[in-house]
Amino acid sequence: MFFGRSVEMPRWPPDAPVRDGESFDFIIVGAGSAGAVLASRLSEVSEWRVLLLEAGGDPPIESVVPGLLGSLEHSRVDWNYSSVNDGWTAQAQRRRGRVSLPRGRMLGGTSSLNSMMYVRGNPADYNRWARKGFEGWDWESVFPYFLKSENLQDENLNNDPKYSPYHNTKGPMKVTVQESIDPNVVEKWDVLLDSLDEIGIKRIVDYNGPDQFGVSKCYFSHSAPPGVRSSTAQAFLAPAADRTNLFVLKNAFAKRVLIDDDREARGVEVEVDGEVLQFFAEKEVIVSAGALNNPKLLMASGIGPAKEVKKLGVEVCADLPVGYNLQDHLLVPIFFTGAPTKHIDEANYGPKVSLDYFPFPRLTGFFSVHNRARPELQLISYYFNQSSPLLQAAVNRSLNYDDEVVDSVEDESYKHEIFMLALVLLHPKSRGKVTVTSLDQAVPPQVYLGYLSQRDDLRLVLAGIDKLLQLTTTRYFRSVQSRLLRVDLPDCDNQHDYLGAVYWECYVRHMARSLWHQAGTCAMGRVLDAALRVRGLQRLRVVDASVMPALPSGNTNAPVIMMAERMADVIKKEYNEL
Ligand SMILES: Cc1cc2nc3c(=O)[nH]c(=O)nc-3n(C[C@H](O)[C@H](O)[C@H](O)COP(=O)(O)OP(=O)(O)OC[C@H]3O[C@@H](n4cnc5c(N)ncnc54)[C@H](O)[C@@H]3O)c2cc1C
Repeated sequence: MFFGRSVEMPRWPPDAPVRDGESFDFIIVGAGSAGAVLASRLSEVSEWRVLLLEAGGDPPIESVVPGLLGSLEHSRVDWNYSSVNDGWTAQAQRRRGRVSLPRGRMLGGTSSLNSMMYVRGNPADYNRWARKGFEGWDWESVFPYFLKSENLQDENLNNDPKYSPYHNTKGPMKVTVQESIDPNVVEKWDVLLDSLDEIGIKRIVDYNGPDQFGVSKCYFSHSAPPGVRSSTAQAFLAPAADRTNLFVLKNAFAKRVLIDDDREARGVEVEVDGEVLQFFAEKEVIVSAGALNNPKLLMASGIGPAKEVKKLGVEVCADLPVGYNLQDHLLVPIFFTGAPTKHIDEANYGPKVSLDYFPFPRLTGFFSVHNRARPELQLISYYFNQSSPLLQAAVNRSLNYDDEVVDSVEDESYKHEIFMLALVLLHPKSRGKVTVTSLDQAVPPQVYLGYLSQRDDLRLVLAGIDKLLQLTTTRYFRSVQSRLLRVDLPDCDNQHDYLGAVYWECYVRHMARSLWHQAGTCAMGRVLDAALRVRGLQRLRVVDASVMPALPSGNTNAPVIMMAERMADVIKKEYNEL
């Protein structure tokens, strides 16, 4: 029993009794969103022996119970990375300019730690990939793989002929719509959806359905109550725990891919409990260590920008731009005041929150300020009752703003409810970079996010803010005399006219931070071919968020899972197993 709720932990696969020097058909590095799916799908072929190497261990209860996710960041199951201060953006972060970049270090990887929003992106995103020459990644080809993993547990959508063709009820990954046990939250969701509709951001039902433009309640990758996170560990590995051809080695840090003189990947060198072991792959090595960790593993194997690889004391095997092209969805919130509200569940002396759901009441949706055919901006809106302790958790702990920002928002929250509207730039032109300074396991990569280095990105966020400011003219917001909450940003407040153009630019730069969707550091085209094989080498693929040539219009977990689902079939076909 946990907080009055019984929790059935999934039965994770046991640590495999593998021996140094042992051979397998496939070796997969990283049991994250991509790696766990690949391991599960490839081991469906009973003749194939599949070794899955993971630097972390089993997910803890905080990962399994949706309402507890707040304690995962900065814990032992987080790689605990952060960005390099560029002196220009993210200056209102608690560690000035350094954006916290959590990454899951456990079975399921970041799918075991993330915020569970289930978003596929826009068909146009994938059609653009295909138009760039990446065959097989157009919407028509990828849509069945989104469906393959999905198990939608929403009666309304499943029984509605308008939406049901866009969903599946038979896949392993459970998806549900967020509910709340607080009647005020339910009412305010409605109010906000109507208010956004009034300013032209449509109220819709399902952003993964026929039309992605508009805002709706949020869909999450966890089960209906009792809520259990559908990480890839829970959805894909736990059901495969008894397979005798799937070998999962936990707490195993892959140091390098072993590449022979014919430029063929032969195996992986791994550190387990301080001991260095080697495993060999008869067919392929697949790297799924994620956008921030892949560069170290590949450069240690001689794959990367020649100059940088040599600096690490490694012989160059393939001179490729690994680590470049880093893309991320940056987020900028603005806050509006609302009405005074009752907020405390007096019986329990706490906010009315169910552990079965993502804890922060949230809506999400997509829009374009330039009438484009695909969305330019995502809106993630949070609602907080007056004095809600969840506000502190969101603004301080999750978004990591400094004390001045947190205090100014919190002070207002003692007087009335707060609407936080976070804008997300979906298709940044700016690029960052991941640099590797040491091959030591304990030395983190240097992450240069490169936010807003292209002026167009700044302009688009400002245009989005302009649109959202119209909210104060809508019926509900007017009725409660809502106003934009003045966030305490001394750098901007002291130098510029409040709410003038220069002030807003300063605001956006300071408040910009990550929605945690780093991608593109081993992108198709630059580093890989369309079948995700490393250029110039044999028997080595990369499959995870790092391979995306450009970010999709939305959160990245479902797209990564789709990519792994599709690649499993591509590989099976190549070896005549499909
Ligand atoms: C806080 C947060 C919230 C997010 N919220 C959402 C959300 O709500 N919805 C959404 O769609 N997306 C969300 N995302 C993004 C999404 O979860 C990621 O894009 C996705 O999980 C990335 O998958 P991946 O396979 O590329 O990497 P990962 O899932 O990170 O997998 C990499 C795996 O490799 C392991 N590994 C790394 N290096 C080594 C090594 N050398 N040896 C062995 N193992 C290694 C890691 O431990 C990890 O298990 C969020 C991300 C974060 C950080």
